[in-house]
Amino acid sequence: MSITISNISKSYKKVNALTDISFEVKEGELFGLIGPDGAGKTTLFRILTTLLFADQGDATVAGYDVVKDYKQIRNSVGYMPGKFSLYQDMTVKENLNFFATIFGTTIEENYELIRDIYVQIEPFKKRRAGKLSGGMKQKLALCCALIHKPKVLFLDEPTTGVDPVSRKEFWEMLKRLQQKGITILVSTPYMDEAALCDRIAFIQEGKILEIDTPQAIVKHYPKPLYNVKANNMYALIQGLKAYEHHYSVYPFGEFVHYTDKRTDFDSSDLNAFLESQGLKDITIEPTAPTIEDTFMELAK
Ligand SMILES: Nc1ncnc2c1ncn2[C@@H]1O[C@H](COP(=O)(O)OP(=O)(O)OP(=O)(O)O)[C@@H](O)[C@H]1O
Repeated sequence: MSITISNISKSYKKVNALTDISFEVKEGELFGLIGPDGAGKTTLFRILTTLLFADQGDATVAGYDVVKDYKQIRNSVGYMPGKFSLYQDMTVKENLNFFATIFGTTIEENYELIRDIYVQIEPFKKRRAGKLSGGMKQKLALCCALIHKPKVLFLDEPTTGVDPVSRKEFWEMLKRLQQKGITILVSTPYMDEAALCDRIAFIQEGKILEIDTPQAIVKHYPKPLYNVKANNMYALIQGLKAYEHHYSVYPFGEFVHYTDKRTDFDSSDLNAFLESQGLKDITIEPTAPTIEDTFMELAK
């Protein structure tokens, strides 16, 4: 195992940031920690990277204990914190050199590992980090986290605030790093990114709701799910919520996702009810649940 987490709890005065968290990440796995703001993701990252002590429980990273072996862990892991962590007044090249130096290495020594990513920011190597775009900052931060050839990479919300094209590129880079044998624990609030991980853990209010592969997680969705559409989205949501048999109702792109309390759901009855509410152009079609639907259901 690359990461083991056993019964970890942590509170900040009255806030229980993590409650009895346990899971393991296998060597070479791309593991996603998925949850909303305040779920406890950053707290867990800080414990695993030895920057914070847990109140209870044990954890190991790359075979080292996060309390006793903190020095070995700091040499074996790369950490890209959620907030931009680089020196804004230093250039791209200076930042990278700086991180290489503190780990007693050089850019040249580990160039192979960062080459794919570095070539994309190299044209801006004389630019100060503070003047880079969000996507470029993120690539530089990733290079800095990789410069000492870590065995395990911790990425805390690496794509928050990054445009969709750069997000896609970033995940392609993660897949390539994984192929080089690096274990990756990545957190994200974006459900579409969850589907790209080998396994995911849903986390909410400091508790793990479920851990599995993205494919298995969607199979656990408990009810038939429907895409409902009509001429007025707001009135449609109100109408569905007024229907006595509704179980869940929430907007999902151009549709409303709907589940019914009954096992013998009859779409013509719902259609007639919505028409009686003044809605027009109504369509009700079965649809496959996504990771987001499963999270919404578990988070209820
Ligand atoms: N230093 C602190 N003092 C008090 N409460 C804190 C502190 N750090 C975090 N918390 C609280 O602990 C809980 C978990 O926070 P954490 O930052 O770990 O969550 P997160 O999932 O990373 O969310 P975010 O993306 O918003 O950072 C939240 O309720 C947060 O307000």
